[in-house]
Amino acid sequence: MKIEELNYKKGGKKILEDVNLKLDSGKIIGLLGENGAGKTTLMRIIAGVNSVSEGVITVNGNTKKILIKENVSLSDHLDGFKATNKISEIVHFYNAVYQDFSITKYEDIANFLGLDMTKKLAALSTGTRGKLVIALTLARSAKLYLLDEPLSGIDSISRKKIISSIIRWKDDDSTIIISDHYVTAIASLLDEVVIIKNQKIRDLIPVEQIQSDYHLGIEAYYEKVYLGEIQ
Ligand SMILES: Nc1ncnc2c1ncn2[C@@H]1O[C@H](COP(=O)(O)OP(=O)(O)OP(=O)(O)O)[C@@H](O)[C@H]1O
Repeated sequence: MKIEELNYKKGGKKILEDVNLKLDSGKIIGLLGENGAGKTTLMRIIAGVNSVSEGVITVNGNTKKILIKENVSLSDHLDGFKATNKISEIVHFYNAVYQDFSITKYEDIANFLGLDMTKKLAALSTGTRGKLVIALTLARSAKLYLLDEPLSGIDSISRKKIISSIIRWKDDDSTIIISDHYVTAIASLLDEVVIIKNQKIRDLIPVEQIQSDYHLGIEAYYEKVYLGEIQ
């Protein structure tokens, strides 16, 4: 995945500036930044949901939006579905829309996470809904997975299950970008960290380098970057 010379504005406000980023395949990358830093916006741009007027996005060698969408699985918060929709209906919708969606893979992940096909969306707790989002997103066979705050509002036991499912169902050559405010919760997953600060990509750093050069955990490093204690 490559982003070149990206500038992005919304409603006249600069949201992302001079973004250049190249990620190797096979890695799990943590996308970190304070509220409103632009993490969701960047994921939506990479996935081809938000259009850009300045900049080029390349995923698996493709720059056309339609081809990028085939290669990218973006976690969807399911707001487009009705409260009365059953999980089974949502799964069938995904299966109809995405050629790379595997019902078998969905069922494996759903069984692991304890999801019940007959439940309606309205009956799901925040944690169960989060698990459904993960199962649907990972059941596609994409080159790049974008997981936007998959642990938001989810208790620690369910968080661990979700993290285990990400590790278990990740293909070796696919890349995952994961954003979350629970930095410590996702730390064990990460190979590299990208930090957005003041509309710019402040850092792309391997986790090993954070440990070897700064002798810090990811959260402490991230906080020091934000506080300006690491330049
Ligand atoms: N549709 C929109 N119209 C105008 N501004 C927007 C729109 N969507 C997002 N923004 C602005 O873009 C900036 C980045 O928002 P974004 O949701 O990408 O941040 P984030 O890092 O994901 O935040 P959070 O951690 O709170 O989810 C914010 O200042 C937000 O107000």
